[in-house]
Amino acid sequence: MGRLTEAAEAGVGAQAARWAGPPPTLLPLSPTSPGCAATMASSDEDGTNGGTSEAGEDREAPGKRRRLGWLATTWLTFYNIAMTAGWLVLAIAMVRFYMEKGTHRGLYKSIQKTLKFFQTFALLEIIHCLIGIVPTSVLVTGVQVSSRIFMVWLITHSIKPIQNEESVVLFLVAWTVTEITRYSFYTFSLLDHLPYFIKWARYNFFIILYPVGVAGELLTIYAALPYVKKTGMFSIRLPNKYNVSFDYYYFLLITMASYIPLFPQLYFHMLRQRRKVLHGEVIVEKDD
Ligand SMILES: CCCCCCCCCCCCC/C=C/C(=O)SCCNC(=O)CCNC(=O)[C@H](O)C(C)(C)COP(=O)(O)OP(=O)(O)OC[C@H]1O[C@@H](n2cnc3c(N)ncnc32)[C@H](O)[C@@H]1OP(=O)(O)O
Repeated sequence: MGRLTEAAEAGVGAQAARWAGPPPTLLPLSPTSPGCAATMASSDEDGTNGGTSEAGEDREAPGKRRRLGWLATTWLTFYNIAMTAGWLVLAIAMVRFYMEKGTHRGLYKSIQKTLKFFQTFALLEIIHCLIGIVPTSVLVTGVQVSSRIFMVWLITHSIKPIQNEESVVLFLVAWTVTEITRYSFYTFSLLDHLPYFIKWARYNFFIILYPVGVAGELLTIYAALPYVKKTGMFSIRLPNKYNVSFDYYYFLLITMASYIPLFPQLYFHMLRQRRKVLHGEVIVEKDD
């Protein structure tokens, strides 16, 4: 499997991503250094949101906001505020539950409606990328969001015996802290009042929270395996009139294995974003 790299489509359109090609070169350019704008033109976002010139002369320094139309800005501000609020409600509900009951048993059941609503709402993030109002790669966002949707609906919602596993708490906590930080980061960025500690948290917390979240997810899928095998849920057996078979148990094994190539790509993507935003480095993509 190739490497996930950010790629800028020539001049127009939403940012693309591809699974091949040579590793990007990291250049520690200062935002104001000569060549920075041109470098970003070949390495960074494509200007869909920025109205930047073709040659990229107007491209903004790393971490600076692009210019968006009022409709996109208004929508994204609303979306990010709603999502921050949703995940905050979830965090408060989890803390309250634990303080009142002193156990994690029953926690998932008590917060599941809110979780399902806001995590499913996050599918809009793929649309945001597709229509180009955010400069993130559709592929990176797609993997991130679909793995969450999968965990919420096809694992935790569907397999009740695993809802009280400690591993569920692990990924719930990791997701919740991440999302409160991430959506408040986007909100404050859009309002042009980004406190440094939120920016710092956005690009540092993931270093721990990503592995914690992934460990929680993998342990939860692992805990689901015996039940899935025993019940044959979501599986299609032969013979049937369509002559197709599907085994959810093996699908789960393949999904778990797919974390091995996919998770490092997401993690390194975030590390690159971190270097870009916190340290002003620019990723140069060579197309040859
Ligand atoms: C069917 C089954 C499928 C199964 C598949 C299995 C395989 C799965 C393997 C991997 C599994 C991962 C599981 C994940 C678990 C967890 O989440 S654990 C908790 C920790 N998680 C994280 O830390 C998540 C980190 N991920 C992200 O932040 C994103 O999801 C991302 C897409 C991976 C990266 O974000 P990205 O957008 O690239 O970086 P940013 O720097 O934040 O944004 C870039 C620019 O885009 C702007 N932007 C993005 N979104 C918005 C928005 N909503 N509103 C406004 N602006 C937005 C952002 O401001 C940046 O703009 P500039 O500043 O102008 O550059």
